[in-house]
Amino acid sequence: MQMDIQMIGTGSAFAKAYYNNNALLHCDSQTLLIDCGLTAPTALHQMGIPLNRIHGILISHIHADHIGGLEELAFQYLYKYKIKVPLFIAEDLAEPLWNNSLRGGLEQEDFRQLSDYFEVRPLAPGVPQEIFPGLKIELMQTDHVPNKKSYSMLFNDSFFYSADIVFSPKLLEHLVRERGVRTLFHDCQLHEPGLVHASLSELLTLPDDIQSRIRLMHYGDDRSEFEGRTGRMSFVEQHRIYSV
Ligand SMILES: Nc1ccn([C@@H]2O[C@@H]3COP(=O)(O)O[C@H]3[C@H]2O)c(=O)n1
Ligand SMILES: [Zn+2]
Ligand SMILES: [Zn+2]
Repeated sequence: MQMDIQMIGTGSAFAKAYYNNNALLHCDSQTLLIDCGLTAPTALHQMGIPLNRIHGILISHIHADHIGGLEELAFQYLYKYKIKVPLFIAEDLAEPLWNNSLRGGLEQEDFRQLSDYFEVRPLAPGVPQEIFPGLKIELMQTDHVPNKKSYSMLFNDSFFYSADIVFSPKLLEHLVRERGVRTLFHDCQLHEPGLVHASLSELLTLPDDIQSRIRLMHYGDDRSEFEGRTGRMSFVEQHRIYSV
């Protein structure tokens, strides 16, 4: 099954020259929005993509650069488009997404839960599930902020898309060597210390055959200073379409 991915933004949480690190995954005639940060409504608007061209939204974790645009999408789907779009999310994140983040803006008479706005589709981590015809997703719990749930994604056993994730060399080697993953889109903190992200210098310690499959995203505004300093890895370009 042909899959294409297009980042609507490739920036870190604090980037201003790039939109938040969110993506459109196109598979057959279906389009999945991966994360929906604060800048997602503007990014989609500037790309000329109306919200009714998105057939599902998948959330990796609860940080504003990944969920901050959901309130606007919820209101637009309710009042402008009058549709309910599937919202795919790890089963243990649905309740905190509503109670800790969205409820303040979205709760109103007759609209008191996430499922009043979205077709909520909880996903069990580690259990592959076909969410659209020909598109299988497996959520993988990965480390980000200590004691905060965050889920990376494996699509059709071949394409890994990291949530925000600390350097996890064993996982990356397992994915490539044992699970046959061909392409990895990986977040990258250009400057030390990575803290809650993998830093570029950490990623540069990976073997060449792993690096050559990695494309870097979620980077800061000074990315240009790091051109040519990313080993066998390359930067993902915002808006470019990649076959994966
Ligand atoms: N414990 C934390 C929590 C957050 N942060 C910074 O805040 C950003 C929130 O979005 P992010 O993309 O996860 O990146 C986080 C860190 O830059 C951080 O550096 N340490
Ligand atoms: Zn982030
Ligand atoms: Zn994060």
